[in-house]
This record gives sequence, C-alpha cells and structure tokens, in this order.
Amino acid sequence: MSKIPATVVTGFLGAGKTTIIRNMLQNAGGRKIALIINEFGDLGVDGDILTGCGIETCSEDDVVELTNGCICCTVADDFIPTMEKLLARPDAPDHIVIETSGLALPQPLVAAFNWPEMKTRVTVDGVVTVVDAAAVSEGRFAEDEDRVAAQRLADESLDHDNPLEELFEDQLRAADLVVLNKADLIDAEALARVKDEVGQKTARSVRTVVSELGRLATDVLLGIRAGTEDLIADRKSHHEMEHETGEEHDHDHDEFESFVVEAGALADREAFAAALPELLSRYDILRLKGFAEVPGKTMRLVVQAVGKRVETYFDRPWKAGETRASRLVVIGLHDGLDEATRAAIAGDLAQMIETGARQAAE
Ligand SMILES: Nc1nc2c(ncn2[C@@H]2O[C@H](COP(=O)(O)OP(=O)(O)OP(=O)(O)O)[C@@H](O)[C@H]2O)c(=O)[nH]1
Repeated sequence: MSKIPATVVTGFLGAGKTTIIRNMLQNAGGRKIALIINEFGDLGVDGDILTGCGIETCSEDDVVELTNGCICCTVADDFIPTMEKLLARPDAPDHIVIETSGLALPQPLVAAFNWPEMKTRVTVDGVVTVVDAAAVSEGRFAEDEDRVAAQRLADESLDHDNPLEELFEDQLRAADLVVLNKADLIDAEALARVKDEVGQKTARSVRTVVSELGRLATDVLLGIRAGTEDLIADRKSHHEMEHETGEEHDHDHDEFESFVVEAGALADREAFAAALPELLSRYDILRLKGFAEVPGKTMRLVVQAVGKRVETYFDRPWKAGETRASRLVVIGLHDGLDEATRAAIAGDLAQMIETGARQAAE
C-alpha cells in the first residue's frame, strides 16, 4: 500500500498560509485533499474562512480544525488522533495538507510521522515555509541591535533571545520549499535582499519561489516527495539545540498571547479599517483577525490585519443559528499583553466597532 503524502504549510503569523492553501484548493486538479488547520487562539478563523470560501473541493468534512494549542505541543493528544481518524475513513484522501499555526515549530510535527502509528501509512511530501517578504523587508524578524545593546547595559543576565527571530529561523530550517509571498508589496531590489537574507537562514540549499497573493501552481507545492520525516533530525530548532547543550527553556509558546474580543455590530467599516493600523502599532499587536457583523448585510465581514495592512471583505451569509456579532482574535507578545493591556485593547476595539472608529480614534 503506498503512503499518503502530507504537506506541512508553515510560516509566521499572517505570512499568507491560508491564502496559498485557498488558491491550491481552487486548483486542486482533481486531487482529493484533506486539510488539518491549526491555530493559535481558540477562535478558528482560518478553517472557517476556507470552508466559507465556497470552493467545491473544500467542504466542512474535508477540514479538521485544531485550536487546542499549537500543533507542535499537542502532537500526541491532538494531531496523531486526528490523523488516525482521517486515515480510517473509507474514502481516504489523495493528499493531506496541514497548516500549522503561525507560531508553531514544524520539527515536532514532522517527527511525529516517524511514530509507528504513522510511519507505514503517511509520509511528509514536503515542508512549505511561507515568508511574508514585505515583513522581512521591513526588518520585522531582525534583532534590533540598539535595543539589545541597551538591554545588555541595563541587565547582563537578561534573556536576549528574540522569539520572532528564533521562530522565523526554525520555520526556515525545516523547509523543503520556501515561498516568498507578498512580493506585490515590495520592489525587485527589496525582494532580492529578502531572498538573500532568507537564503542565509536556511543553511541548506532550498528551492525558493516567489508569489503574489498566494498564487502558485499546485504542482510546485504538492509532489515534492521529500520524505522529510527521514531528514528532520538534521533540521533542529533552537529549542532542540538548546536541549542538547543543556540550556533548555520550556517551549510552550509562553512568549506569545492571544485573546478574543467580542463586540456588537460594526458601525463604520471604512473608518474602522482606517483606524486599525494605529491600534496595532500602539499595542504592538502581531496579528488580528476574525469576523464582524455589519447592520443591513446578510453576509459576515472578514477582518484581517497584519502590521500596517488591513483587509475587510464579505465572505458568506451568516448561517441560521449563528450569533451575528463581531469576534476578533488578537495575538501579540506575552510581555506586551498583560491583563490591563488586554482590557484596554478590548475596550478600544469594542468602541471602534460599535460607535464608529473616527470617534474612538479622536
Ligand atoms: N498584498 C498581499 N496580501 C496578501 C498576500 N498573501 C496574503 N495576503 C493577505 O495577508 C493577510 C493574511 O493572510 P493569511 O493567508 O490569512 O495568512 P496566514 O499565514 O494564514 O495567517 P495566520 O494563520 O494568522 O498565521 C490576509 O489579509 C491576506 O489577504 C500577498 O501575496 N499579497
């Protein structure tokens, strides 16, 4: 019996994983693809967007959402049982695509394919690491040398690891294919610099492709045939390397935090979208996404924000029995989101949604 190939799509928050997968499903070329979608935070936005996008090859049955923590930490409890259920189906998929959360380390997930329950039945076709080329170009993952120098002066014992940079490197180290996405947002010179920076971090020579709006031929993404589970021991994450040298600190994503803000109907869509970048910058929010209720509309509004960029669009009608309200997930660094800050963000967001962003921003 031949093994079912599985593709792991990883990459930092907002890099474009879901967009690439949506495009892939639209161009599946007759393949029966099953999706496992993992998110940080308990509001399953990505899976809901995919099943809401109306693609025939993407029915609710074909999408399994894992929102019970990051997939790399819930391999035994969540991922393996989910895979076993998928593999036990009478109509087994031709290909399995796994979207990790933007904060997950791919290494433990890929290593799980060596577990006896998995080894004989599935293989990792490839790890696809999606990079937000615009964010890299803006220096989002680079260490701020001045800040580190100032911290060192203030306290030599401080832990200077930059969680964003480490994750970025870990996700790149695991890659069989790197996708430099959002190329539409930067010029050719900046793209060349990003290619160079990413190349230095991958260590091995890894195929790199460029994409705009997640548009890539499905054959580029699927059918890599890397068998990555046999190679993953040589692609160690920072965490695994620290473990080997005895410097281990827990890997449990405690450097990041997410919470959900619930609010009523959106008073002024354009003003809200225009005011969001300032809110994200004021509170150092890494990612915001979810759905909003717009009065007089039968459709729900998808809200997406990454850095300075905000997108809103109607995706599907609210379903009967669904609560028509606005729900947004906010993700940031743990240290920047204490209880008081979370409450302040929730208050500001609710006000921006319900009373019109212009008033709230004043
Ligand atoms: N301009 C531009 N925007 C993009 C591109 N790819 C994705 N986006 C937008 O970036 C935002 C995030 O895209 P997603 O596909 O949801 O990113 P993701 O990696 O799945 O995000 P998380 O699951 O939250 O980590 C959305 O508003 C997308 O429409 C691109 O190539 N160019």
